[in-house]
Amino acid sequence: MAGKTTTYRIGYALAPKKIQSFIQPSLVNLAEERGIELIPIQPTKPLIDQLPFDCLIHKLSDPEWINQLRQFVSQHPDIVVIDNPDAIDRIHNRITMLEFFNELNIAHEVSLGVPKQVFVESPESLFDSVAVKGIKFPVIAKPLLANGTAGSHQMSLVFNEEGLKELKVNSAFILQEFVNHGGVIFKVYVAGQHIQCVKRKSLPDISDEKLGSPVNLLSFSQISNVTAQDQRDEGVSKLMEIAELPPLSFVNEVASKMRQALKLNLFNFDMIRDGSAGDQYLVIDINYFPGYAKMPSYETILTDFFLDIVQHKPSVVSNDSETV
Ligand SMILES: Nc1ncnc2c1ncn2[C@@H]1O[C@H](COP(=O)(O)OP(=O)(O)OP(=O)(O)O)[C@@H](O)[C@H]1O
Ligand SMILES: O=P(O)(O)O[C@H]1[C@H](O)[C@@H](O)[C@H](OP(=O)(O)O)[C@@H](OP(=O)(O)O)[C@H]1O
Ligand SMILES: [Mg+2]
Ligand SMILES: [Mg+2]
Repeated sequence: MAGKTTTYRIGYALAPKKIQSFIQPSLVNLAEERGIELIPIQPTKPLIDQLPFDCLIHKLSDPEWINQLRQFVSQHPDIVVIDNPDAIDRIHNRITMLEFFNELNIAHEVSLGVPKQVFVESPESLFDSVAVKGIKFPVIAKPLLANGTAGSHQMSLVFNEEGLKELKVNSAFILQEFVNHGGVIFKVYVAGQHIQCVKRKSLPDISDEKLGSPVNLLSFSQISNVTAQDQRDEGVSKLMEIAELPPLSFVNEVASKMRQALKLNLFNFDMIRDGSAGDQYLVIDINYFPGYAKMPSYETILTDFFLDIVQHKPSVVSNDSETV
């Protein structure tokens, strides 16, 4: 195309499925028009042989790759790596991902918290943990590790103690109190200073009647990751329609404070509105490098973010885990 000047190179190290969903022609073309070339990185080859690039974005879990990346980060502070592997590790654990919430200091009149949760090291220690911490049913059993495997999304909604006995788990997990929230979650996508909040299908509210039913436990996985087809279900679309998005100023404040606290640029978080507590929102999950292509105008938002990085905008959280 005449007049086109590609100046910056951004390397990406992603799994094939992620490349397919994220590196779409619409993103590649828009980025190129605005002076950015997106370059695939071969994770099995030395990174230094794949230079030059101005920035590297990544989401791969292979330990050898992570080692190589860690070394690269310490040896090439001039090249921006989005994001630091240590900061990403923190949100691969459902306890550490929510630990910093008390320090967030949200100034807004709308309040923010996290549901009560307990760590359970093994099924044998289960009953002690519940008794000691006094958690209330219903609860959701979530794998401790949120590392992108199918198993890490495998959850169980537990209605009572009998349900706990039926729980089939083979590694550490958490029990998190289930909070009625009108069947809709708010997914807030963050790409540096760019923030977008969307509504998604969630688990329906649980009435006292249902709590008294003979069902003790229900298993589920990736309930909010539904297709447009699923969202057309009449009951679901009604709930989605009536749910009001949280105030924009609140969403922006929470997202930018989380970004600073987590020292991450590319993530999303799931937030619910407590149905029994007025304007009380709870963060239930944080995901690294989520499915941005599901977000409206993802090409523009991600290209704006890439430009922020390569033009060294102060809004980007950098390699050394400090905001530059
Ligand atoms: N404490 C809670 N109270 C009510 N509903 C919840 C709670 N925690 C989770 N949920 C519901 O369960 C779903 C899955 O939980 P969570 O987001 O923790 O799992 P995940 O597998 O990490 O999700 P993702 O696909 O976003 O990574 C949420 O989207 C929401 O619908
Ligand atoms: O594959 P892992 O590392 O588990 O990460 C997933 C996240 O947990 C999900 O939150 C992403 O979906 P959303 O973008 O709808 O949150 C989901 O998006 P995707 O399925 O479109 O890639 C994944 O990023
Ligand atoms: Mg989630
Ligand atoms: Mg998650």
